[in-house]
Amino acid sequence: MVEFRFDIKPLFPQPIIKVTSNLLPHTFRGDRRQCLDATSKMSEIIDRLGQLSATSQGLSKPVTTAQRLRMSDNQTIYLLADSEAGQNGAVTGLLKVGTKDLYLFDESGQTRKVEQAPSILDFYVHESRQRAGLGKRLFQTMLSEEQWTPLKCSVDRPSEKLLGFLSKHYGLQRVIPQANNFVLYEGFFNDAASANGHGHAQSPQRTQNGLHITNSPNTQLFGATYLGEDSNRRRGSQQQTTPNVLIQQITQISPTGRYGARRPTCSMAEIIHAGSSKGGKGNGSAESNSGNDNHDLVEIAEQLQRQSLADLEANSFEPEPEVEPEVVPEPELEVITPPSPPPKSHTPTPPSVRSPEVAESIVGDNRRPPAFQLSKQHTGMKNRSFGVGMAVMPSSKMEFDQMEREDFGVVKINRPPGHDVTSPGQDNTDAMSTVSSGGGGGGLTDQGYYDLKFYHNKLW
Ligand SMILES: CC(=O)SCCNC(=O)CCNC(=O)[C@H](O)C(C)(C)COP(=O)(O)OP(=O)(O)OC[C@H]1O[C@@H](n2cnc3c(N)ncnc32)[C@H](O)[C@@H]1OP(=O)(O)O
Repeated sequence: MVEFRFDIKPLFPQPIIKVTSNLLPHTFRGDRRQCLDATSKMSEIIDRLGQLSATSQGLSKPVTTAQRLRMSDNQTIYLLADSEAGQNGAVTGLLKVGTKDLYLFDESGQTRKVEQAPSILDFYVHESRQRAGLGKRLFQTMLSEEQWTPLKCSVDRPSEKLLGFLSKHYGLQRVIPQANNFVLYEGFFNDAASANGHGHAQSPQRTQNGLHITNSPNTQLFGATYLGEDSNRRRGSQQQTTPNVLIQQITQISPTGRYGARRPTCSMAEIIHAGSSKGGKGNGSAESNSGNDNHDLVEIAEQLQRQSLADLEANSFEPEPEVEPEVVPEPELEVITPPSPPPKSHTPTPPSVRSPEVAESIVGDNRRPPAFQLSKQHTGMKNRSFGVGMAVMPSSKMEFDQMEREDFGVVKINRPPGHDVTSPGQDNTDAMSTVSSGGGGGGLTDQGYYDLKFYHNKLW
């Protein structure tokens, strides 16, 4: 029991009181002097119980302090006291709740922004009184005061004891994994909105009870991460299509605002594809997780998140390096035989114009000393795009790997309106890509790869 140097009974005319940011019991009546006295004592009670709760949970800092409550505008602390204990009575339990705006995953993996989600923030019953039903009493009072139902509560980093408590008293067991510390239970999203809410993630839609479905940063970064039991079962019969569905979910997002800015190529799809092609677990493949283990899916989500963040860092929209005028004269095309297979990993994007020496150094350390001089136009199997950001500039050139011949040989670029052909010699052959099979500098290399060159001159 938690006893104090002062008599707590005047503060607890009833066993359970509510305290909000004014640090006064909701039952308080008194003048200014009594008010100051009550807030001072209430602060001491809250700080003490908050500290005990933190210690009980092994936290280094208390979640609940009087100062925090004073600064909050949507938190309430319920305190349970035993007026009969000792001479001054004792406080035996604390329950802090509040509302939070949270980005949450629903059962199908869609991200939703839930405004003012009911949240259980801190809960403590003194060790000497635990497992005696006091926690249930405190919790029930809170539910009826707040008019919440247990299923609709999010729980901030619950302890094992609290998980047991919620399971025992309210039958809450099946959690919806989240990317944050909050725990939700299946049924949290059961409402009219979520019944028809799936697939609305692309267009924010406000619903009656404050839920709305968004293009959130979570969705941008994590994509779909959790498929509920039903979805998992469905997934089992759609093994071939699931990765595409996931990719579709990721790519169908039509971001707006600052999330609509140009984004670098995201490797989520690469992870999924790589994993599925290798078929091994641990490659981040949704396909490979045939056990339908939600934990594995969460791991995938985390991997995707890490990868996305790495991508964002690696492609931080830096401007292409300036082209140095002195190296603009380009070397003549020379036939190059690439000495090694194409690398599987990303190739760093070099500046759009480099001297042959520089280009040579890019090719890699694992190559034999080149018998021919490498030029930036000819890197053989090297899959490299020079100056992607400048690809539309008249002077830039692009190179591609062509592992096998596909059905294209000439790319025509139509003229925009107002740039009609005015002279007989002027036609769309200004811009073309060619795949030739020998001679003329482009074609099948001695490694069996097509060497595709893409030239274009000023068009209009
Ligand atoms: C968001 C958060 O606040 S997370 C932090 C939650 N708080 C803590 O972990 C602090 C330490 N624990 C406590 O203060 C209390 O155990 C509370 C608040 C979780 C529950 O209060 P109690 O008064 O014990 O609850 P009550 O008596 O109504 O219910 C008992 C049930 O809670 C769970 N529980 C309570 N104490 C324990 C315990 N020591 N070990 C395991 N489960 C426990 C059990 O399910 C138990 O049922 P059982 O006795 O049949 O196994």
